[in-house]
Amino acid sequence: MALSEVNNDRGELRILENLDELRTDLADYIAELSEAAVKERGVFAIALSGGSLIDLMGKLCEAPYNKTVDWAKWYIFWADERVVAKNHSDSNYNLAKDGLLSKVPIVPSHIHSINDSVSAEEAADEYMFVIRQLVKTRMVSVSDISDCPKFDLILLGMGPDGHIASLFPNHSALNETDEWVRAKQRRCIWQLIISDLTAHHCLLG
Ligand SMILES: O=C(O)[C@H](O)[C@@H](O)[C@H](O)[C@H](O)COP(=O)(O)O
Repeated sequence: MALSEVNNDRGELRILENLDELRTDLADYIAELSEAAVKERGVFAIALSGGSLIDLMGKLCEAPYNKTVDWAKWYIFWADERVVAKNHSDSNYNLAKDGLLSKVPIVPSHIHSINDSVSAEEAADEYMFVIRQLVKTRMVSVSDISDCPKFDLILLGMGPDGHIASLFPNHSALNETDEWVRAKQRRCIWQLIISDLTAHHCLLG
């Protein structure tokens, strides 16, 4: 049970007593959003980041979630990725593969990881193209006010200095919103995290 809960028009803040409660609360939250998105649009488009997030999502691999979540309808994306090979220990894809994707029946072709065999700039452009195609076919929803993607959920961890998904406080990248995906600091990141185009952001800190 949440130690405290604050709801206002800027969102909701939940403070959980311990990591176990956070894991359960997070699994419930994701499962509910997944069910709602699948009911409404037939698919669930979720973006992951790195750090401790995948470990915190661990309960999804256990009962009841591993059986009740409609994994076949999940489409997986990354909000940021390091420019390393997919099997590298720094790869956010690798982290998610070991901790989640290999443990639940997600359709392999629904896993949209960032290309590790080209430069960060090329990978960012390619990723933006892939997302555009998925917006066209409505596997990823679209913003009500532009042709920008609107993911069902973006999950982000927050580093000790307040950074999320390679976006560091006061960094100039925060003012660049012309492209959805960018190469920065040897990482590919989504600028669209900055804007408010996502149905749900969940920030874990
Ligand atoms: O690739 C990365 O470095 C992550 O995507 C990064 O943005 C992470 O989410 C934060 O650093 C929080 O990390 P923790 O959850 O481990 O605090």
